[in-house]
Amino acid sequence: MIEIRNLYKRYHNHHGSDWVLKNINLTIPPNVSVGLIGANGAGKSTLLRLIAGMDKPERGEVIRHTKVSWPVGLSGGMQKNMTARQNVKFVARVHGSSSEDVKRVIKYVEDFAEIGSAFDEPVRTFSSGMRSRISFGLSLAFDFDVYISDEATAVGDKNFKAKAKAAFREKTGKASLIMVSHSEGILRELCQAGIFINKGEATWFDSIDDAIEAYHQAYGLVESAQLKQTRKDVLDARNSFKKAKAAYKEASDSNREPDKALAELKRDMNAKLKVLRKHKAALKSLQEANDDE
Ligand SMILES: Nc1ncnc2c1ncn2[C@@H]1O[C@H](COP(=O)(O)OP(=O)(O)OP(=O)(O)O)[C@@H](O)[C@H]1O
Repeated sequence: MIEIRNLYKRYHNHHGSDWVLKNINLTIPPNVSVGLIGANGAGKSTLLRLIAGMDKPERGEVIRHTKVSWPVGLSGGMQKNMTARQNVKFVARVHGSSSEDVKRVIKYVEDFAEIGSAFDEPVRTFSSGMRSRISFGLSLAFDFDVYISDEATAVGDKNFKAKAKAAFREKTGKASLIMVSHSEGILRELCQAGIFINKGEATWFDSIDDAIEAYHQAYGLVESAQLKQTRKDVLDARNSFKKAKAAYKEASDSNREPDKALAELKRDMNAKLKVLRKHKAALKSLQEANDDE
């Protein structure tokens, strides 16, 4: 659990010194992944940095009852004249890992980054994408309860983006995420809850969909009719599939139905699953197209 109490933040070089965040009070429950939503300059990255402990508030406090990561993919601390392997080893040692664990971390990052022999070249020779691969892998190599991510899934090429998303998905159940992303598709995919930041205030929503909806309403953003319909199709198809699955499970558990009836129920369940997958794929491609705009 993370508690945010009476939190105020402003930057002193800020014109007029308005509060970026004022009197924020939130409790982020354990094992719930949360997306931060709001317009440009609303204060999403600021709140994320305060949660990660990388910045100090003017007033108030963030109480972490849990192990919180540094922002995933942050590459600022890398020594450019050292190789990726040396950098990773250094961070693992500073982190107090045993020599066995240092080896495990190096292997994890080398496998994750997939940059081949460049892993033993100085970091100064790396492209920004290669650097992101190393720092992203390095953050994930350690077991945190909560991973902090500020647009970490937005860097890199298509292949890396897919890898980054998959890595976050793989942590589901073991850890949670607090993330900023301008991709609503990614937020809906990876988060359950949302925090909408607007005019210095932060509002908690148990459902990420409701947080996105609040943002859209506040800014008069209208979702396309096609996207709305496809989202509804997915919901309907999911309900139909759940019902068909329950019917099949009940029939097969009770042993009362003849084989033929059972086979029919199974066919029905599989057909509904197929429809659900079709609608989900359509939604994913519409969301990706939307995020690219
Ligand atoms: N280091 C800083 N010094 C001065 N002002 C800052 C600093 N960092 C952020 N700000 C200001 O604080 C406000 C919030 O910035 P922040 O980066 O948290 O917004 P954001 O919601 O993450 O925006 P975006 O969606 O554009 O990334 C902005 O007005 C920004 O100019």
